[in-house]
Amino acid sequence: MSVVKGIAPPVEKYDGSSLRILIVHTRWNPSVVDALVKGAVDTMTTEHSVKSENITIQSVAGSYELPFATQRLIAASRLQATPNAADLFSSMSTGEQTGPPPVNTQTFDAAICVGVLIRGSTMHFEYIADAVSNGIMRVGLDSGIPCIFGVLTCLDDDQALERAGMGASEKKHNHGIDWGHCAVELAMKNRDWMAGKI
Ligand SMILES: Nc1c(NC[C@H](O)[C@H](O)[C@H](O)CO)[nH]c(=O)[nH]c1=O
Ligand SMILES: CC(=O)[C@@H](O)COP(=O)(O)O
Repeated sequence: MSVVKGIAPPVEKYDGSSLRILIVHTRWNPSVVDALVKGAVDTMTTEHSVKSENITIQSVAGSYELPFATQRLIAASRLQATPNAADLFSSMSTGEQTGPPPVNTQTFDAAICVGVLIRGSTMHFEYIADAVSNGIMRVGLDSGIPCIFGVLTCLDDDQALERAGMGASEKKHNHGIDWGHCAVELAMKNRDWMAGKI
């Protein structure tokens, strides 16, 4: 068992009571995905005071759909949150700069994309894993909203179970816990950085 590998405990507990979190999860491999989502939700609500009502959970078919769904949900939430969105978008379309967009143009502070890829007998696994990891990264960088990579890329069922805190392995650990900590930390730091606290 490795004495090096693993993430250090979070440096602090945050007051996440005002955070709005998006979780997009797949319906592939549901028993493992559901455990990972529960780990993330329980960590955010019990360790960092995130309110359950401020956690939006949406599902898609598989991991390949995660980047698209996350990007669209972020865009849709901004549309809802932006007063006079039509005016904002019309000014954007005409190129007429009517000043910076309203401050509250995003309603999520972080997103967690949860899926479980289990390798089969073709190259499908490799193509999806590469596309999804790059896609989730791009959504985060393009939107400015932290998107946590919560996709297990496993060679067999046992690897998936172990990483969801399930099965017989003594090394089992629910990675959803880590993703919950990561989402809160980066959401809080992103807020501070955007407020000039560097
Ligand atoms: N084999 C797994 C998949 N495959 C489905 C794809 O993610 C996608 O939904 C399909 O290709 C349609 O676009 N998805 C997983 O999440 N996990 C798998 O093990
Ligand atoms: C991750 C996958 O897409 C994989 O489970 C599909 O299995 P196969 O490669 O045997 O079609």
